Amino acid sequence: LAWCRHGFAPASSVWRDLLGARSWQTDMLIGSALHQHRLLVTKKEKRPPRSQLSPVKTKKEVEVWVGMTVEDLASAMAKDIDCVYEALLNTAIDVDSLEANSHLDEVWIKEVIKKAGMKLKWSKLKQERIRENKDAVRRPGTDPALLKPRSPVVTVMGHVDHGKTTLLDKLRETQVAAMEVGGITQHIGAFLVSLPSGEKITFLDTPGHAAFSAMRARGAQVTDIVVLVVAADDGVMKQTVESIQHAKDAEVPIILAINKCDKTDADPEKVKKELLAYDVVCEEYGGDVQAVHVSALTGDNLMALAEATIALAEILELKADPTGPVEGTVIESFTDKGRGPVTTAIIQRGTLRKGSILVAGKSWAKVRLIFDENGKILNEAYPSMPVGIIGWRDLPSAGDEILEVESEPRAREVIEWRKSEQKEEKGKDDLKIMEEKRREHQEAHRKAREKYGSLHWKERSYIKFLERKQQRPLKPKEKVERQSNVLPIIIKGDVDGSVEAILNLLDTYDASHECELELVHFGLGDISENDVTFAETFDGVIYGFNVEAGSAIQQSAAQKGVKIKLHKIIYHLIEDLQEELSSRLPHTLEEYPIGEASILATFTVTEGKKKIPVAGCRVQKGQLERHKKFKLIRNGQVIWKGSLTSLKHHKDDISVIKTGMDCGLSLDEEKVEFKPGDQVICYEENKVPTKTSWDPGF
Ligand SMILES: Nc1nc2c(ncn2[C@@H]2O[C@H](COP(=O)(O)OP(=O)(O)OP(=O)(O)O)[C@@H](O)[C@H]2O)c(=O)[nH]1
Repeated sequence: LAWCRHGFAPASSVWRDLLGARSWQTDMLIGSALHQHRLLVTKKEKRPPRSQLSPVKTKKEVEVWVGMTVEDLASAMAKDIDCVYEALLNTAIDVDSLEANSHLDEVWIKEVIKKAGMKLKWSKLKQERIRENKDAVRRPGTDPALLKPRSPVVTVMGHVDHGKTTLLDKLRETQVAAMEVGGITQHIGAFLVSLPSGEKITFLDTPGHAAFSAMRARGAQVTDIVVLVVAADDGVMKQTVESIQHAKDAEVPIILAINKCDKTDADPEKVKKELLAYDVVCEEYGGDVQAVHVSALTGDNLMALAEATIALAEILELKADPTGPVEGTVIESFTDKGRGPVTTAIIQRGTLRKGSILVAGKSWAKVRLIFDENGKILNEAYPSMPVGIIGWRDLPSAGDEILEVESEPRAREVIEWRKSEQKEEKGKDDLKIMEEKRREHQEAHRKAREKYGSLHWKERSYIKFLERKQQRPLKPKEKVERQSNVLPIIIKGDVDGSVEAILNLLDTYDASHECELELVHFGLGDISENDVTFAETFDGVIYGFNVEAGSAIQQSAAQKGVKIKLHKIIYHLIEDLQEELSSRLPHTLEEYPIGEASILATFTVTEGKKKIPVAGCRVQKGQLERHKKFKLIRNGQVIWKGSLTSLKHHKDDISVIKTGMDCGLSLDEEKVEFKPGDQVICYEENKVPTKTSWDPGF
C-alpha cells in the first residue's frame, strides 16, 4: 500500500497538481479518491489499479481515426490485439466476426479507448482533408456573339443487316471520289461528307448503338442527329426500336433512311406506318420526322438524305465558338506501331492546333500532328471536325472529354489530380465494400452464435476453428468438373470503341450456371505471342476483332492447341462465342420412340425359386426391340425406365416384335407390378448438343 500511503500526503506532486486544478475538478477528484480509499479499506484484495487514483495525470492519449482497423487500434494503444476484443465483449458488436483487419465504427473505437482507461485524440493527418480541386473543366457558356454555325455530327443506327455499313461505305465513297487521286483514307472513326453546296456533315462511322451508348455512358453527347436505317423489305425490328429509344433518351432528333428501296418487295409506306407505334411520326403523317427512300447499295437518293440532314441541322441551329481553348470528345483510340498512341476525336469548341496541350481521361498530349480521314495533315481543326491526334503520352478511352490546358505542368497537375481522385474513390469504395462484408459476416455470425448458446467467445472460437479444420478442401474430381465448365477468353480489337462494344455485349452474359465466361485479358492490337501464352495458361480462346494473327503466331497457337478466332463483324464474333460456349455444355439426351405396346394381362412365371412378373402385351405402334431401352407408363406417368430381361412370342425368345403381335416381357426391376392398361414404350436415346441460353439481344 505504499502508493496509498503517500497518495494522501498533500505534499506529494500528485496532489499539488490536483489542488491547483479548477474547483469542480478538485471536488470530483477528491470525491473519487475518497471513494477509492473506502474501497481499499473495506476490500483490500480487490483494490483498483493505481492509475484510477490519478486519471488526469496518467491517461494515455491514443491517436485514432474513422475507419481504423482492429489491428490499427491495438497498435495505436500499444496493446495486444486481444485487448481490443476483450474490451468489446458484452457489447452489441459481435466479437467473433471481428478480424484483425475489420474496420471499426467510431462508437466502438471510443468504447475500446474508454474501457482501456485511455484518452482518444482524433488524428488530423488521417482525417479527410478537403483538397483543392485541380481538375480541368469545360469553360462556362459562350457569348452568343462568338458562336458560329457548325456542321452536324451524325450517328447511323438501325437493326442488324438493314444496311448501316453499306450506307456509311457509300457515303464515304462519294467523299473518296471527290478527293484527289492517290489519297489514302484513314480509319479515324468518323468522316466528313461535303455537299456541292459547300455544306459538310460529319458521320461517325462506328455503326450501332453499342458505341453510341458507350459514349453516352461517359456523358459524352457527341451526336446531333441519328439517321435511323430501316430496311424497306424487313420493316421495324428489335434493334430499330432500341435505336429509337437510344435517340429519344439522348434527346437527339431522327431522320429516317428507308433503305433497300431497290428491292422488289420494298414497302416504304409500311415502314412509316409501323413507326407510328413508336412515336416516330413522318411528315406525311403530320409529324416532323423526314423520311428519305434510299438504296445504300446503288447509292440512290443518298444526296437527298444528306440534304435532309442539312435541313434538320439548320432547324437545330447548331453553333459553336471556334475561338479559345479546345473542347472535344475522343471517338476512338489505338496504338499505332510507328506513331504511338493515336486518338480520333470530334472537336466541339475552340480551334485545335499543333503544339496545343490537351488532357483526356488520365492522359495528356502535346499535339504533334493533326490529320483528317484522308490522311491529310491539318494545321487547324474547328468544331464538328473529325481528326486524328498524335502526341498522347498514354491512351485515353473512347468517350473521354478532351480539354486544352495552358501548359505541360498544368496538364501533369490535372492528370495527377485525376489519378489521386480515382485512388481515393477506390479507397472509399473498398471501405464501403469491406464494411458491407463485415456487416454480412456479423449477421452470419449472429445466427451461428445462437447455435453455440451461451459459450464464452473464446470457446466458441475454438469450436469454430475445429469445424473449419474439418472442412476438407475441394476434391480433385470436383475441381476438374468446375474447370470444364469455364470458358476463359481473350479479346483483342483494333480500336478502343470496338473492344468496348464487345465488352458491353459480354456484360449481358447471364448463363454462368451453364458455363462460366471468364474474360482473362483484353486489349488493342494484333494477336501477339503473349496472348497465345495467356490463352495456353488459362486454356482459353482468343477472339480478335478487325485484327490479324501473323503466320508465326498462328503456328505457335496451333502447336499449343490454342484457338484463335478472327472476325470482322461483331455479331459474328458473338455468334462464334455462343457456339464455343455451347460446345462446352454437356449433351442432352433425347428419346426417340421405336415402338409402343399396351399391357393386356399380367401373370408370373417361376424360374427356379424366383417368381418373375410377366406382362402380356400387344404391340400397337412400331416394334419392340429386346436390346433397346424401355419405359413403363401408367396414367401418363413414367413409373419405370430400364431394360428387358426377356421378350417372348409364345414360348420363343425373340429380339424384335412388330405391330399387331402379342408378346410376353419381363423387366430388369422385379418389384415393378404390371397392370392391364399400362403402356410399354421402346425407345432409343440420342445425344443432342445443348445450346447456351445466353441471348445477347441480337
Ligand atoms: N438490295 C439491297 N441490299 C442492301 C442495301 N443495303 C445493304 N444491303 C445488303 O444488306 C446486307 C447487310 O448490309 P450491311 O450494310 O452489312 O448491314 P448492317 O446494318 O451494317 O449490318 P450489321 O453491321 O451486321 O449490323 C448486305 O448484304 C448488303 O449488301 C440496299 O440498299 N439494297
